This record gives sequence, structure tokens and C-alpha cells, in this order.
Amino acid sequence: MNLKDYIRDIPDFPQPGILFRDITPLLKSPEAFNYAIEQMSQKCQNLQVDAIVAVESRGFIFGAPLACQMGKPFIPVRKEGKLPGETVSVAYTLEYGSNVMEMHLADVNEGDRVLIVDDVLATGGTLLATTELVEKAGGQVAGIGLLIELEGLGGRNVLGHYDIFSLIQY
Ligand SMILES: O=P(O)(O)OC[C@H]1O[C@H](OP(=O)(O)OP(=O)(O)O)[C@H](O)[C@@H]1O
Ligand SMILES: Nc1ncnc2[nH]cnc12
Repeated sequence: MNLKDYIRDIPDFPQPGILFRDITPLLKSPEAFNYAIEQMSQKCQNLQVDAIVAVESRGFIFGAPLACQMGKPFIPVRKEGKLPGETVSVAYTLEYGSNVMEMHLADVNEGDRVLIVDDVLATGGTLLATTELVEKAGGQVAGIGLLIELEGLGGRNVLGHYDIFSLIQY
């Protein structure tokens, strides 16, 4: 199965100059979607993961089924103002904007090994901010799992020493 066949390129979305990698064709194929989750699960088998953290909203699409498949807790990172409990928060920039994200402080136990999941790594701003949230809450980043890595945008350099895997590279 070639997962790239299920990604659609949309030029100039959401802004002029951005080549948007659209995952919706993959989501419409149960075979491709299931294959992607299985591949992610296999790639993190040796990471000794205690919990999965994923970023609203496209990160949830991959993080939640992966957590179910691995039998691990799912912890949502949400955009500002959505989580009702005590949160840790961080401001960040991404390829086409800036934002604030939050996570419930009590969702991560001290020393937990957390796998962070998202659909796309572009500049790395979103994932770097997510690593900060996990570490502020007392967790350790066991690894970062992605469907797509946009290699030309240098996200991997921003994320330095973390263990990163991706299923599709451009
Ligand atoms: O590496 P970066 O430059 O930070 O970009 C990657 C992020 O951009 C997208 O999220 P977006 O904020 O567009 O939100 P969405 O998931 O709600 O569509 C994508 O889902 C990643 O989280
Ligand atoms: N080029 C891109 N395509 C899809 N999602 C993205 N998130 C950040 N950059 C992106």
C-alpha cells in the first residue's frame, strides 16, 4: 500500500504560497486509514509508551485510534479555552499562523513516557510547543509519530533530539 496515493495536493491553501497536503482522501479509505494506524503502532512498539498525546484537530484523527489500538490513555491537546480543568499552556507559530494550545496538567503523570502524534510536521512549531506542554506537566517525550513529514521545512531540526518517525515524506 502506497499511502502517498491517498494524499491530495492543494496549492495556495489556506494562504498563497502554501502547498497544502490534504489527508481527507486517506480518511475516506478504510483500508488506507487502518493501514496507517497499524504502521504507526508498529513503529512505536519499542518506545515503551505510557500515553498518547495528540494535537487538535487533525492530530486527534490519528492519535485516538492509535491509543485504542495500543491500549494506552489518550490525552488531548486543545486550542485555547476549550479544556475545563487546570491546564498548562504554550503559545506557538506554525507554517501559516500562530495560536495558543493547552493540556490538562493532571492528564500526564510524573515521569510518564508520552508519544506525541500529529498528521503533519511542517515547520515544527506545533510539535515543539507540544513537547513543552508534556515536559511542563512532568512527562517525558518518548517519541513523535507523524503521518506526513514536509522535509523541506526543517521541522526535524527544530525538534532536535527527539525520536521522530513519519510514514510519508515530501
Ligand atoms: O509544523 P507546523 O508548521 O507547526 O504545522 C503543523 C501543524 O499544522 C496543522 O495544524 P493546524 O493548526 O492547521 O490545525 P488543524 O489540525 O485544526 O487543521 C497540522 O495538523 C499540524 O498540527
Ligand atoms: N503544508 C501543509 N499541509 C497540510 N497541513 C499543514 N500544516 C502545516 N503545514 C501544512
